[in-house]
Amino acid sequence: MDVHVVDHPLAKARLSTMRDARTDSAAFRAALHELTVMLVYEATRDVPVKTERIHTPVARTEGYTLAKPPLLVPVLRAGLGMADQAHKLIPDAQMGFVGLARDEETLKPTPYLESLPESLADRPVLVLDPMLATGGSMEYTIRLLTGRGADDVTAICALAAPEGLAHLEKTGLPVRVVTASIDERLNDSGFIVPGLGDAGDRQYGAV
Ligand SMILES: O=P(O)(O)OC[C@H]1O[C@H](OP(=O)(O)OP(=O)(O)O)[C@H](O)[C@@H]1O
Ligand SMILES: O=c1cc[nH]c(=O)[nH]1
Ligand SMILES: [Mg+2]
Repeated sequence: MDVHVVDHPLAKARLSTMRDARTDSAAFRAALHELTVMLVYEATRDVPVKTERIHTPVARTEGYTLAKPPLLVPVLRAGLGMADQAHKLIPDAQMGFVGLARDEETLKPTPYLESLPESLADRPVLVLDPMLATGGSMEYTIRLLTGRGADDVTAICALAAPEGLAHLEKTGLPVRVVTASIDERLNDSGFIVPGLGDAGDRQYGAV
């Protein structure tokens, strides 16, 4: 499985703000917005473009647009904090939504929302979720997408645990991961260590 760590000083700085327990919700959301721009920028580095002749005020030249704008899929709640920034970078993108809440005891995802186009054949998909912990939520989401024909899926995560990456790899699903950090491990409660806590609660408050 292709895992790309965006190891840039500006990404590390935003992630550190998110990790810091003193960061309040507004500052956490702002840092996640800025980090999302960097992660999506890197994730789309090699996407195909189409060219057309355009005129500048001075001369004719080549203009570029994305050949296949991706479907953006934030995983609610926490992924909602990445959706607008990704959409600003790729205004032509369509957006689908998946809502999952991890059961605190079993650590399995409980689905509560699914709003996706019927067919995803020949469409790249960017899944937006700041946290890849056990990998159960990402696996669930990717299975929804591949069930609709997707075979080009990129998971964009602020943080990933080695256990979650190993789990995703074992599934054999067609996914590539772009993240700002592979952290040390999961703790007994399934939280990423050192991590940043609960990414949904830190943005929107505890439920
Ligand atoms: O890899 P996993 O072990 O499945 O954990 C990762 C999931 O946990 C978080 O969501 P959570 O269930 O806390 O929901 P929330 O976004 O509403 O807080 C996170 O945003 C992922 O979706
Ligand atoms: O550390 C973790 C693990 C799962 N979900 C979170 O929001 N944080
Ligand atoms: Mg949560």
